Amino acid sequence: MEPAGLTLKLLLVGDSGVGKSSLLRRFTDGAFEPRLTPTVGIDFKVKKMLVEGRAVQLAIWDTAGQERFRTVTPSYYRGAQGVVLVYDVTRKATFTGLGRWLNELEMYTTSSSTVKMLVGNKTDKPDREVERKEGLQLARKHSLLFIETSAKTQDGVHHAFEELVIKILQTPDLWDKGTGKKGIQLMESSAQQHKGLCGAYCALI
Ligand SMILES: Nc1nc2c(ncn2[C@@H]2O[C@H](COP(=O)(O)OP(=O)(O)OP(=O)(O)O)[C@@H](O)[C@H]2O)c(=O)[nH]1
Repeated sequence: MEPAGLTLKLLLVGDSGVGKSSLLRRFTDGAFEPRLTPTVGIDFKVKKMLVEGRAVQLAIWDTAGQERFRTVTPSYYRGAQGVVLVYDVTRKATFTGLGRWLNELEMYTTSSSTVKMLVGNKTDKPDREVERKEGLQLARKHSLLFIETSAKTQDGVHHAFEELVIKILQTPDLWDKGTGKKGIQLMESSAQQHKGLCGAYCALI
């Protein structure tokens, strides 16, 4: 079997319905579903990507936005080199409520251990309630990368993940410690197709 190479763990967080699963689906499968059911617990997908000539595998974890479907939160963040914090540009409450998620990020990550990105999703919809400059301002205030996306039209989606990975690769401390903390090494190629509730994969984090 070919060595799996560098695998990075990314995490999607944000309120329920902002489009985390849709962004993941769009990025990994190139598809969009107008009616997705809420995520229960946590889910993940693996995607191979060539970034600036370097082959990288992304293990992308999609968390439930609904409190009642969330479980042991700190473990979600463990070992994540990148966290994507998503809000819905057409639902102001998902933007004004970002404080809760920023507190979580502050509690479970450090700037030296994780690259963070703020994503304003659903830009295809006409009923915008959060302007781009508001997102940008918040991102600047908290030293986050920032991008707007539409999982529906795919606008900005690939770019968002690419920017995040580029930033991670530019910060070798995040993945090249030479102490066995070089991301996650996937041993089974079948893991690339696996999607479900944590399962055996959790042991690899
Ligand atoms: N128009 C439009 N609809 C979107 C977009 N992204 C997601 N949606 C829709 O918004 C709804 C919620 O999307 P999800 O991807 O399930 O949201 P989520 O953040 O994963 O929600 P939880 O699993 O509950 O945390 C679905 O009906 C999606 O089809 C988008 O970019 N544009």
